Amino acid sequence: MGLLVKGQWLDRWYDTEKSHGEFVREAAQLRNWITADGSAGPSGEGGFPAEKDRYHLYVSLACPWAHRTLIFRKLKGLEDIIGVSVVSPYMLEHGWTFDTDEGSSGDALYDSDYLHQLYTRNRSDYSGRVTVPLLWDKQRERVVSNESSEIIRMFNSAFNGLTGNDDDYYPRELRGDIDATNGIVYENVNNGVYRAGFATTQEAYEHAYERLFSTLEQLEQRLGNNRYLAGDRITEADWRLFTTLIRFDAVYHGHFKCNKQCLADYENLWGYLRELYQWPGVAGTVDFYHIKTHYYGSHGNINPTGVVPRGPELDYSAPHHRG
Ligand SMILES: N[C@@H](CCC(=O)N[C@@H](CS)C(=O)NCC(=O)O)C(=O)O
Repeated sequence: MGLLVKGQWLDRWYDTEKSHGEFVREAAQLRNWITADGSAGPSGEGGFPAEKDRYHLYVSLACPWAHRTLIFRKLKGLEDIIGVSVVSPYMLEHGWTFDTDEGSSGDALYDSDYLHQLYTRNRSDYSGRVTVPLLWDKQRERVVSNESSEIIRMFNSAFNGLTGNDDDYYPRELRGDIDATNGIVYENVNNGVYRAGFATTQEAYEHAYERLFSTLEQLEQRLGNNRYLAGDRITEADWRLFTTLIRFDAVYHGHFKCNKQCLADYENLWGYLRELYQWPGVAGTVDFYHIKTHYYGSHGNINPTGVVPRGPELDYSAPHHRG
């Protein structure tokens, strides 16, 4: 675990001293957009038109942020258009690393050893954390984006002309509701589990824990009345929640001390999670080996032995009885 400082890799854990023990996630820095015609998107520069076999996605199968992008690649029929490289589940002294062990692919483009080499290939004096997902332009040999929330928006619409897939997970009429839900879910759930797990004071941990479980209780109620978060139509907001819920009982409950109750103890959230898991194509994006190995095997300060728990034994394929 570490970061780049002016292009040099430093092996360093998150610094929570300045923030009273609280984990603060660094904002993504590389924010260009692929658009249908190559015009500039909401941030960054233009010059990234939607084309087949031009872009490559670097992911970890363990990472909930990268997982969103894999789900959108699948749902939007982009598998033949955008290639993928999968890093090792172990994120140790060199950060995200390439190997070809179980379920990892190596770097298909440059055969790099470490992900930080892609960041410095893009910019030799880069400073910042080296995160997945990373979307790469093979033609210009540079990064398009390292922000998952924006990569899924690109995937949602930019390639429609090439795929003929017009499924829309961010429909105009629901955007206000989706954005508001994303804000609450990001803060208290997606990032909330990390704020609990990476807290280095009791107070910071308890604060994150309370907000996480009060938000899950609100979502539980909402899903008693609505099939999906924004009503009767599945949207981006659901996929963004899904990638945290699917990891909850396997890692966040134990490893991140989010243990007020299991996700499977919530009637509506548990049925909803199974429905999303069973959505065509989605189960194939979930890899519990990478998920458990990464968290329990990479955070030596939280789990020094690196022993990975066997359980829980849950059946995500059981009938969900929703709808
Ligand atoms: N804002 C980014 C966050 C991505 C992120 O933090 N990914 C984690 C993996 S779950 C990572 O690569 N962390 C490495 C680090 O912080 O050094 C996004 O959503 O794309």
